[in-house]
Amino acid sequence: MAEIASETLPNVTSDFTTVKALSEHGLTSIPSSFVSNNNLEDLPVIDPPQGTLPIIDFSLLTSRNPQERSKTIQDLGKACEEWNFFMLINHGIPESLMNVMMEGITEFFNLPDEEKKEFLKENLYDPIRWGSSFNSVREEVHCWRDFLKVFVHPEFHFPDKPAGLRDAAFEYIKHIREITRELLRGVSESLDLEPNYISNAVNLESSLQVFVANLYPPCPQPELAMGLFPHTDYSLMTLILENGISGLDILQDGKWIKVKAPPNALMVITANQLEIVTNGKYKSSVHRAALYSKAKRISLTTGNGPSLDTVVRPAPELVDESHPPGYKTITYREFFEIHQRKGFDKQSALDYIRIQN
Ligand SMILES: O=C(O)CCC(=O)C(=O)O
Ligand SMILES: [Fe+2]
Repeated sequence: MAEIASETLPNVTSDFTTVKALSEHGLTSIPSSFVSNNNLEDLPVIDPPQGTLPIIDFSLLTSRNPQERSKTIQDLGKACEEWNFFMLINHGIPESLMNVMMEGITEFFNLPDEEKKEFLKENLYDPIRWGSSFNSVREEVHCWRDFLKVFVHPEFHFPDKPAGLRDAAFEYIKHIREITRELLRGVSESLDLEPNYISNAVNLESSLQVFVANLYPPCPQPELAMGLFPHTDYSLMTLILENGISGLDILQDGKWIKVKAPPNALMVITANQLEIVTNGKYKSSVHRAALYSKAKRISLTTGNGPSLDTVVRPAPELVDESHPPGYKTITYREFFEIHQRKGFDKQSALDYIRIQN
């Protein structure tokens, strides 16, 4: 964010400015440090007709009717294998709770920077971090995004302002954990594994659950910058809720597919640890976040992972002579650290542990 004289912008510290502040500053062009140089950005963008992207009805996944359930499990497996993505409806999170979360997070980002400064932290394991881009100090090109990143499980943390947000977040992430457990049951069954196979293998009881609120303020040149550059997520599955403004693009067969989720649906992304456990059958989604010139987008994402001490490995049932193990085994903690340090130079920390067969 070098080109703008620091004294003209509201600064938290001498070398930190939020994208929100930049956006509110009324720039007509973006600083060159935000111009995306990722070659995946040049791929064609498709706005698919309604009904193209898979939708999973959570109430059918938990249905007592065995036929409904088994059909939904089949659809779930197909969505994970072919799209690395699906939209989840009827997931049971009360609409009022989703609204309180969205309003509370909006208010958090609107707090004076002085009040958020205590969360301006650099350490990976600081449980509450507020900041800009991905690693605004170390990276060369910045994402047009501010974030709040919180470790919410196995130990619950959350900012205690604005009032009421912490309690709502506790309820919200509990719902997300229960939904994730049920989705993992379905995913296990779709692979002919016993229902609790994946949850047990990754010690989901002490799962590392990381909540990230992304704020993508209006951008004067949305076609040049990115809210988040193309990447994969490090957990098992990421569940995303947005503020009614779409902006998630998923990469499919060399094209960016724009996601338009039904109101209140969760968008679900299959991530690195699921790819490892399934020995590459369900790959990690490559995705990015697009921007608008006028609209402000907020997404609430929760990455649901193994416990930090779990050594994640391909399920032996999915390994045979024609499917040898595709990934070296390391702890989730080691993986998490690689992911956090690599930035966007590689799409995935998986590149460090993939075995070339
Ligand atoms: O904002 C979105 O829809 C995507 C967010 C995302 O990819 C992430 O937080 O990892
Ligand atoms: Fe992501």
